[in-house]
Amino acid sequence: MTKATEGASVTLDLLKEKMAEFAKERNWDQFHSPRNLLLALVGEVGELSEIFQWRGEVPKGLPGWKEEDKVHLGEELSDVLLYLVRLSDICGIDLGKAALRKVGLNAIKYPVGSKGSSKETKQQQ
Ligand SMILES: Nc1ccn([C@H]2C[C@H](O)[C@@H](COP(=O)(O)OP(=O)(O)OP(=O)(O)O)O2)c(=O)n1
Repeated sequence: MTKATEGASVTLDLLKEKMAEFAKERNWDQFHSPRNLLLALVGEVGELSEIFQWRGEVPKGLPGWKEEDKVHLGEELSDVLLYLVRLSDICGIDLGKAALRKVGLNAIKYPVGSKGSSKETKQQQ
């Protein structure tokens, strides 16, 4: 298995490099502007939503789903991730670093055992 096919060792940096290479080889850098990438990302989120649309609540692990539907789900999740990684790169944002920082901020905002006052926390109680 090559580095790119080992799912467990995939990093955001590797995906960033793969997307940059993909765009460069096709001379598509010109199209990968922040706005275009954001719209492409939102479009892929729509495609992802379509998979869940009208199914009702879906149990964790997707029991009973056809293999082809799971493969399709993986593809749409990947499109969202890839455009997000590319958008971050084009904007000069270190996504891994930013996400880790945000995890830290979330922990401060929602301390363990606390009953926060935000809408989200109320819904989880
Ligand atoms: N200008 C483009 C076009 C595509 N891609 C890459 C990123 C996504 O991972 C994937 C998106 O390809 P499509 O637009 O063909 O979308 P789908 O794969 O979802 O196909 P479809 O919309 O036909 O289901 O290809 C890209 O980087 N830049």
